[in-house]
Amino acid sequence: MLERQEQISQTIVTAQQMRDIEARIFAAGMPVAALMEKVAGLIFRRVQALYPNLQTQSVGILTGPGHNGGDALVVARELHFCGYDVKIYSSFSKLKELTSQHLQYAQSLGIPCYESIEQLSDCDLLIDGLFGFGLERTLTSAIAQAINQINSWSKPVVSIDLPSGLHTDTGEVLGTAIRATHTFCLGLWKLGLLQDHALEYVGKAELIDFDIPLADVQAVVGTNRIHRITQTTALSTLPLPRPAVTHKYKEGHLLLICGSRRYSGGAILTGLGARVSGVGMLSIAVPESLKPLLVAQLPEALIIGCPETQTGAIASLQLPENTDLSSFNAIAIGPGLTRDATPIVQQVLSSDRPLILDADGLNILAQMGTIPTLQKRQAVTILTPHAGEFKRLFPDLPDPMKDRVRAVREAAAQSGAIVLLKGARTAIANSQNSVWINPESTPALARGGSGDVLTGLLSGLLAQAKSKDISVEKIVATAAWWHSQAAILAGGERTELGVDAFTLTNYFIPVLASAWKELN
Ligand SMILES: NC(=O)C1=CN([C@@H]2O[C@H](COP(=O)(O)OP(=O)(O)OC[C@H]3O[C@@H](n4cnc5c(N)ncnc54)[C@H](O)[C@@H]3O)[C@@H](O)[C@H]2O)[C@H](O)CC1
Ligand SMILES: [K+]
Repeated sequence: MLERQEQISQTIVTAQQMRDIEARIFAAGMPVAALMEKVAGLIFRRVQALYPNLQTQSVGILTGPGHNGGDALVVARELHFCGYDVKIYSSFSKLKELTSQHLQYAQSLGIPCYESIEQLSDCDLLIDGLFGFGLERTLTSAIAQAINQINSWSKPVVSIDLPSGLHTDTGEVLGTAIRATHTFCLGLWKLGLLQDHALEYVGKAELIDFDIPLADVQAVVGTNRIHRITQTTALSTLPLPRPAVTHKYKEGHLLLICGSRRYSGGAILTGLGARVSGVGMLSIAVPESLKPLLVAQLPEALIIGCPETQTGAIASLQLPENTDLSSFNAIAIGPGLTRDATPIVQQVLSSDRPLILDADGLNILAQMGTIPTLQKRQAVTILTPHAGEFKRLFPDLPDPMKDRVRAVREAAAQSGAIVLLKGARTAIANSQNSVWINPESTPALARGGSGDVLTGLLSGLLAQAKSKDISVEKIVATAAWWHSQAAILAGGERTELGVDAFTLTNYFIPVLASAWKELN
């Protein structure tokens, strides 16, 4: 059983789930005011730690009508008692009772309170307590203008729970939103903070744990859990364990079907990704004309030269004698394939092999009709689309750009496949409504070939999963984590412009080795 902190850090909740968890805590007897004091006290101490020399500076407290505002007012009071120069902005007439009491007390202490945001323009730090997970609708023009004004000042802003203006679940900007320097997420990670389009508003996010009992989390979240992929998750899988006595075929046999005369590089990068996974045997089927290229790059792999179409795509799978698709523990198809290899995609889709489809494999599947085609398959199927491929695969589903988690969940439920929707915060779903989000990545990955490497890595791990009794979902989540962590390490050494796909493949083992050393 994971220790508490790890379970908390792996949990992601919606606004409704947070409300339900809070309701349980209050129903159990915790007074709301006491919780607010506890939470705001934790926020106050983090602000002091992050901004130690604030004594000489002034702090602007942005307060909203709800308990987010209440939290901020408690912080204001404590900063004031510590001698900080504090100013309050409050422009709402109807406040929740507790918030109103805190405002009244702050004013009784002589803390200046202003209705106009201009009065805080000389503050050195702003604390955003306008809205938290209670934000329900697009912001009115008055508050929206104030937020735009604040953003124009480009001052450090610490947002409580969420940057005000972000939708708690979708991360959507409801009119406008605070661009935070730091976001202190309260209690449990809110889903909206892990949606791609929220990232430019969230700044550096951290969780402020205020001892929510795990029983309350479990009671509300139960099996409908959204998992945040952590290093602990990944390192419980990597490096894949090996028995003392083993041989190369026991460590997985992977078949990659990729490449064309037009796109030969994709086949190499996919092969290099597979190499990193540690898979025991790697076979790569490419058009005959690419064979020398692949042999040069991957001497350890069995390169299968296949007959080509006029356009240089794979015309048919020429597997070695006594070999057929059932000889492989997993098959990946797609990178660099072009759409002229449709018959090959149809062939592997009708096999019983665990299958990963990427790139043109996805485009061909989309043309065949994703859902009816996949519903015929019993074996494990993993799709690794980016947003554009996702829209082609699932044209009738919600727009992945609006709510990625909802989109990927519905895609997995309707297709029966595991869907990995690539992005700044890659989201993974299986057909049993479980979701995993990779909370950390880097724009360094936004370049051709990164996806090919992921396909190779993922399929290489998948080929080993069964013999090591590791769940497919864990393999997929771990591959996403490893891929982004390697890119983060590479970007740290070479800047975000220095992580081409080939270079990326050199950082998987170092990042794993250092994480592993840190853990042991
Ligand atoms: N368990 C926790 O996470 C804790 C949460 N706390 C803090 O409380 C807020 C949630 O408080 P709540 O009062 O529910 O809502 P907000 O403070 O987020 O404010 C919403 C408030 O404003 C009204 N409102 C909604 N949309 C709009 C709008 N577009 N324009 C104007 N007003 C709007 C709505 O009616 C609400 O009253 C949470 O984020 C934490 O900061 C606890 O204090 C500690 C534990
Ligand atoms: K906020």
